[in-house]
Amino acid sequence: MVNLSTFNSIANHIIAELRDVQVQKDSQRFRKNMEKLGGILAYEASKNLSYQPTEIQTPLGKSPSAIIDTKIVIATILRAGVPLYQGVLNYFDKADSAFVGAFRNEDGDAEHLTVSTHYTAGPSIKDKILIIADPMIATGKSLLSAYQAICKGNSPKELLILSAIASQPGIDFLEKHLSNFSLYVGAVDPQLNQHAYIVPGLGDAGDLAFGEKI
Ligand SMILES: O=P(O)(O)OC[C@H]1O[C@H](OP(=O)(O)OP(=O)(O)O)[C@H](O)[C@@H]1O
Ligand SMILES: O=c1cc[nH]c(=O)[nH]1
Repeated sequence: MVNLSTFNSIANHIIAELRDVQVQKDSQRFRKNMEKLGGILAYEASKNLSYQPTEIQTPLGKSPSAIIDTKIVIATILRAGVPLYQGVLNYFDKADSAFVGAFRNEDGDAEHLTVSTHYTAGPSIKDKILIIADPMIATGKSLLSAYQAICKGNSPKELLILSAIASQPGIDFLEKHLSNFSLYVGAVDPQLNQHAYIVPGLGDAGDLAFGEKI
């Protein structure tokens, strides 16, 4: 796991703004900060991908270079995931995309929370790197449902999960249900409240980016 909060960088400043109730009043700033964090997480993840050596012709000569050698699919969960996804896509701009519409039925605590996925659209992930960009991993159930909806019983070559804030119980849940993945996260928070929200977290990422849902 790469946890950005364990070392100094501008990412910590961005995460502090994302959490701040005063700064959160500006939804454009919230979306932009989430997009910036997506770029930083994408850059961190890019360090562990495999690259093919190549030679590039510049106007003045040939330069030994390296390019990513595997097809990437970036997936996100509507609607809260859109700004983080955009930040990841800005870096992996040749990737294909997959979208899942997921709804948390928030009548109970983390154990009883269920997730409905109504809409999935995306390419095959077979032999590809699948990046799932989801800003909040609370119970982890939305992410697992999205993964299953996207993969349709197949497995990607590699699974990378990029998230702004993950709860420790959510990470434990994913480790139990997904066999192999790499996690890149802005921060890890210790717990969930009785409505399965991350504490201290930042609140409802979808509402903060796009307005309170009814
Ligand atoms: O780990 P979980 O307990 O499943 O919760 C995490 C989910 O919550 C957020 O979406 P949210 O349901 O708030 O999305 P929305 O506001 O876009 O509907 C986030 O984008 C995750 O997909
Ligand atoms: O803390 C949480 C949990 C789910 N969804 C959010 O946006 N925040």
